Amino acid sequence: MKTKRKLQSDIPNAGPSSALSTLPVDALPWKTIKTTSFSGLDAGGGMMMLEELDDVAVEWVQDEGGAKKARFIVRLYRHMWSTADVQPAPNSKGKGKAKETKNGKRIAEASNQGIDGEDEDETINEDQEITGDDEIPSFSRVEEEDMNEVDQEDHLGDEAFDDTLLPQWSSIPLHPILKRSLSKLGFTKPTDIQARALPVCLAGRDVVGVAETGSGKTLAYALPILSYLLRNPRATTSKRTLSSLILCPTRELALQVVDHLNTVIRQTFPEKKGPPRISVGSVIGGLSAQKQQRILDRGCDVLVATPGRLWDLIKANDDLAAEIKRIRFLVIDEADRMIENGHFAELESIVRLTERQSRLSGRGAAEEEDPVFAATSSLDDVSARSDMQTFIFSATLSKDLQQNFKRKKRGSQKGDKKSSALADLLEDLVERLDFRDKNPEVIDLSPEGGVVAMLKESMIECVLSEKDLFLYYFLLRYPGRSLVFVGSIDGIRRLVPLFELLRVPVWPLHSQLQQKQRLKNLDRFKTSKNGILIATDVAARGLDIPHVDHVVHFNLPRTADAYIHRSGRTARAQNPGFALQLVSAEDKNVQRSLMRSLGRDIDIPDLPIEGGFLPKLKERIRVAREIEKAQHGVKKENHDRNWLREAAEAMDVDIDPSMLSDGDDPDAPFAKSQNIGRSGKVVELKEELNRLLAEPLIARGVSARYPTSGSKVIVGDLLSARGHPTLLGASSTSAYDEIQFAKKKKPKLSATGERRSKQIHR
Ligand SMILES: Nc1ncnc2c1ncn2[C@@H]1O[C@H](COP(=O)(O)OP(=O)(O)OP(=O)(O)O)[C@@H](O)[C@H]1O
Repeated sequence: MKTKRKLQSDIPNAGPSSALSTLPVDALPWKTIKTTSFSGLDAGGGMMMLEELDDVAVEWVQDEGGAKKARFIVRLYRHMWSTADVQPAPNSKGKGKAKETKNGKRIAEASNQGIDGEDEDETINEDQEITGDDEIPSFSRVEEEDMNEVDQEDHLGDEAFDDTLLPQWSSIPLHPILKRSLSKLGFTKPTDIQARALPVCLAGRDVVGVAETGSGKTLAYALPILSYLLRNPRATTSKRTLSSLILCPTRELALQVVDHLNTVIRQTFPEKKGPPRISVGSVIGGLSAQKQQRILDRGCDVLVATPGRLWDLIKANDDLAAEIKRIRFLVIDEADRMIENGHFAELESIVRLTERQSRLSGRGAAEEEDPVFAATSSLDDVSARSDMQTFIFSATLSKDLQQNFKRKKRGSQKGDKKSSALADLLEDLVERLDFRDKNPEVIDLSPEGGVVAMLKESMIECVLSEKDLFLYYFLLRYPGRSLVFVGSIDGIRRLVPLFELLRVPVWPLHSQLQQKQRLKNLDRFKTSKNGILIATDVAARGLDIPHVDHVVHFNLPRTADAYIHRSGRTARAQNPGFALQLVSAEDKNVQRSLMRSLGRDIDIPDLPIEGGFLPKLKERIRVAREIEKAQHGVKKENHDRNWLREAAEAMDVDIDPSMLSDGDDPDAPFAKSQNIGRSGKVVELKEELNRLLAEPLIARGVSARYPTSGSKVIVGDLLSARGHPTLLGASSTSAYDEIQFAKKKKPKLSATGERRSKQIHR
C-alpha cells in the first residue's frame, strides 16, 4: 500500500538542531486523513492512504560525504521539539523556510520547492524553547500531550441535544453528539431494525439481529458502541485501548464499515483538527500488514477486520491478543458469509480469545494441544471482560440457527435433513460464542420471500448463448448504475473485454484482482452514473453503493441467501430498485429451487423486450466476439511466454529473447494488451465494429429520416427530449416502472431476437 504524507507547519523556530532529540520517522505522530472516497485512491490510482503531520519543519543537513539529508523538526510537546532524520528520495526536493507569525514568532514551513534554497538555516530559530529534557519521549507520551489538548475541545457537543429536532429518536438514549450527527445526516427516524435493536444493545444486552438488506444494520450495532465510547472517554494518560472488534467477511465491507462509522463520528465537528474523539482502525487482507500493525501499535478504539489478516497479526503479537481478550464489544457482521468464505478457523480462534476463564478452564487438557491456546498461552493473566456484549447481524440467518443462538444447545437442531456442512459450522460458532447474556435478544425482521418491498424483480428467458445479447440490450435500454453478478471469474474475464469492445463502461470485481484494483474499480463504479460492475459474489454482501439502479443475475446464484444479498445491493434504505434474472433452459431447475427456498412460486414477470433493436445488437456482439476471440489468442500467447520467462528465471537458464514477449494480465483492459490489434484480421474486424457502433439504433416502425411519419411517430419525443438517449423510438421508461406493464404469462421464447420480438413487443 502506498501512503502519501503531507507536512503541515505551524511551529515556532525550533532552535539549535544539536539540542534536539531524534526519532525514527515512523514514530512521529502521523494522522490519517479522510479522503473523499472510502478507498482513498488518488487520481493516479496509487495512493491508499494520506497521512498528515502537523507542526513540522524540514531542515536539510549535509553528512560527511556531502549527501543531503532531510531532518524533520517536530513539536512533540507544547515546549518540546524532536527531529526525525530521513534520506531524501532520489530527485526529491524540499526546503525549510521561516516566516513571521502575527505574534511575532517565527514559523518554520516545510515545502518541496528545492533543496538548494538559500533559506535553509532559517528553519532553526534561536528563540526555541527547550525543556532541557534530553530523554526521547515515548509515543504514548506524545499522545498523552495530544490528548490533553484535544480533550478540552472534545467537550464540545456533549451538551444535551434538543429532542424536538429529532422526535423519532427521542426514546433512544444515544449520546447527544450522535443525535446531532444523525440530524446532520438527515436520518430523521430510526429504521425498523435500529428502533428494535438499539434500546436492547444500549441496555447492555447481547443481540442477534436479522433484517433485510439495506435496512441500516450497521448503525444498529455501531451506534451503541459509539455512544458507549463517548460516554466513557479513555483515560488521558494512556494510549487508546481497543474497546470494540467488528469482524466482516470481505475487505470491501470492512472498509465500508470504517467509512460509515467515521462519517457519523466526524459529522458533528467536521472542521475540528487533531485526533478524532473515537478512532476506527482496519485490518484487512490485501493491504500492507506493516502499516496495519503500525495503526494497531498507535492504538485505536474500534477495530474493523477480516478474520484471516487479523488472526495472522494476533499470532505475531501478544499485545494485540491481549487487547482483543479485553474488548467490550464483539460484532460479527454477516456471520453466515464469514463461514462460507472459509474463514471459520480464524473466526473461531478470534472468538475464543473473548471467552471467559470459567469456560476455558472447563475444557481441560485437550485445550493445551489447541493452536489458539498455543498462540495465546502467555496471556493467562489477562482475562476476558465479564461485561462484553456480542452483536451478531445479518440479512440471512436461518430460523433454526436463530433458535440455537437463544438456546445455545449444541446440536439441538442438528440432524435436520436440511442442515448442511455450513449450517453445522455456524452452529459450532454459536457454541463457541461466550454470550454474557443468558438469553440473547433475537430480533428477526427478515421480510417474507426474502427480498425487500421496494425491489421489483423481472426476468428474461433466453437461450444460453444469447445471454450476452440480452444483457447488452438491457444495459443500453435502461441506462443506470448496474451491478451484474456472474457465476465465475472466467465468465467475468470473457464479458468485460466483450463489453469494453462494445464501449459499455464496465469494470470487473472478483477475488483474483489485486486489492488495489478491486477498490479502484469499486470507486469508479460508485462515481459513474451509468457504470457497470461485473462481479462475482465478492460484491454480494453488505456493500452499500449509493443508487445502484439494477442488479442483474447473469447467472443465477445457487442459494437463496446469495440471491437475497445480491439483489439487496439495490433497493436500499427505502429506495426503489430493480433485479433482473437472465434465465436459460439450463437455469430453470436452479430458479425453481431458489424460489422454493424463498417460499415463492416462479411468479416473476417477464421484462418486455423491444425486439426491433435486437438484430443490430446481435450483429455488434457477433463482431465483438470475433475480435475478442482473435485477441484472446494473442493474450494467451503472451501469457504462455510470460510463464516461460518465469520458469526460465526459476531454473536459472537463458532463453532466446525471440521466444519471449511482455507478459499479460488476464484482467488488463484489452486496449492495453500487448501485441493486440496487430493482426490484419483484428484491424478489419475493429473497423467493422466501429461502423456498426456508429449506426443508429432505431425501433421497428420508426423512420429516422421522416420522424413525422412511419408506424411509430417520434417527432414528439424528439421535440420534448422525452425519447431514449440511444435507442431511437424507445421510451425512456425505467426498468422499475416498465414491469408494471409486463404480462405475467409469457410466450415461449425462441433463440432469434426477430421472432421473439414479435411475441413480446408491447
Ligand atoms: N436511520 C436511517 N435513516 C436513513 N438512512 C439510514 C438510516 N440508517 C442507515 N441509513 C443508510 O441506509 C443505508 C444502508 O445501511 P446499511 O449498509 O447499514 O444496511 P445493511 O442493513 O447493513 O445492509 P446489508 O444487509 O446489505 O449489509 C446506508 O447508506 C445508511 O447510511
